[in-house]
Amino acid sequence: MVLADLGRRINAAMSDLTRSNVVDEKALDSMLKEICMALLESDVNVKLVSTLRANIKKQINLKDQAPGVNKRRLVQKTVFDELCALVDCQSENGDAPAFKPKKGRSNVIMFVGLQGSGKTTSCTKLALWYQRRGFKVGLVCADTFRAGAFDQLKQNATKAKVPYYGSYTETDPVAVAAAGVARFKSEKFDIIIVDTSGRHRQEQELFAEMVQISQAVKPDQTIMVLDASIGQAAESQSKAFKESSDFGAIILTKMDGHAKGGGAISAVAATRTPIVFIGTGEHIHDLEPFTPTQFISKLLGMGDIRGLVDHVKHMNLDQKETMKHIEQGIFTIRDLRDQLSNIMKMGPLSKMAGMIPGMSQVMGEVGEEESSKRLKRMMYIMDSMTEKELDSDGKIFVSEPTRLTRVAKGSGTSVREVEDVLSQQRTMARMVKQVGGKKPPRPKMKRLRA
Ligand SMILES: Nc1nc2c(ncn2[C@@H]2O[C@H](COP(=O)(O)OP(=O)(O)OP(=O)(O)O)[C@@H](O)[C@H]2O)c(=O)[nH]1
Repeated sequence: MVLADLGRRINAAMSDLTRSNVVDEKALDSMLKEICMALLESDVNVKLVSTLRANIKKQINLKDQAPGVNKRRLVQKTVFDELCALVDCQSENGDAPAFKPKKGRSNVIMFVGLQGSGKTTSCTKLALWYQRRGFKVGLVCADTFRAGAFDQLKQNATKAKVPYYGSYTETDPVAVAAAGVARFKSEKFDIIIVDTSGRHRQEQELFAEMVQISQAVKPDQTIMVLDASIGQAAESQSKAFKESSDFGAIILTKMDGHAKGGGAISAVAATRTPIVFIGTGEHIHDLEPFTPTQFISKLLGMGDIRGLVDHVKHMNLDQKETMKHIEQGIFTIRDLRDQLSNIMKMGPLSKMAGMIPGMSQVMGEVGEEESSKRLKRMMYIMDSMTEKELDSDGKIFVSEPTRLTRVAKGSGTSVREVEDVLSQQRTMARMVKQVGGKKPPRPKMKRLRA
């Protein structure tokens, strides 16, 4: 069962209890049975589920409650707290403060994880996350084993506008890592993220390499990247890495879509290492800080207002140019592109909705995938236009219709779709002309005769 369904089922079980006439042991047991089944179907470890059940039962003694106590609320709160405890992977050294990079000194973050776990993608996501918060961030590619690894990091970094370092000729990953970190340190970067290899001829060689890189770059934080879709296997994988690279934090990727998630979360809990972020999609912005209470609130459709505010605050939505244009009554194709890209930057609608209390249930019914696909194709179309076309009002396509075919071909779409984008821009331009552009009429003054 995927996480969104898990949330819905737990919610339904709690609502059933809230609706029932009496809150007695029988109603409580039936709710617990349903919650436990849902957790097991999401791959949560059997032992953890039975502990959760026992803890809830122990805390809720319905018979001995004073008459004024709201039993329904008591049950809801206990279930909520126990679910939070389930995903709360406190660090082994208990009260150790969470890693917080400091500006004005170079903080090195080293990534480890098996191939395909989403390491390179997560490195870039994290770099962007910190960059948005005002840090000067650099990325180092220390994967010299996989041909194409540097190109992938380069491509991701360029997209995110993050400086990067790597080498096409140096084959020693330790040397590249050390050189990259030294370079960024000399340029006074605040955060230096080192991406490492995820595969080797022999697994032991990979772990030995992690030890050497770690000794060379002396990371302030080591993060292990784990693919959530591997379920319970996450435990053995993280234990193996723990021995070699002693990571202090985990990023769980692919928590979107069809990953059951519960398996990985409970397996990771066994390593007593906190999950710091979760990857929720392939998009560069699909990274969310992991906080047990916020995660459970969102899972249960209770929203995550703090997350939403933080998300919007750091979006860096670039509206200035378009606003200037609108004031002048102009709306070019570039304006349309910037607006669409702002919407896409905010993340999928369902993700945003998940942060608004009660909205995820409503959004669950509509076809998110289709609308986001359409939005992406519109962006491809505009990305295939020349600067001149982007800054035009679209008439250029009427006077030179061959441009339509060129753009359609370049974007892998059809002429019809290009025309649809132009029509969208025309509609917006008409609206803008109506609301903007018109300077407020000057008050007419009667000329007074002297
Ligand atoms: N759906 C989803 N896909 C993800 C996420 N994170 C990464 N991916 C995808 O997973 C695939 C592998 O990601 P990479 O970043 O190349 O993995 P890697 O661990 O660096 O792999 P190597 O370079 O081979 O070591 C890519 O197709 C990514 O787009 C995520 O949070 N959600």
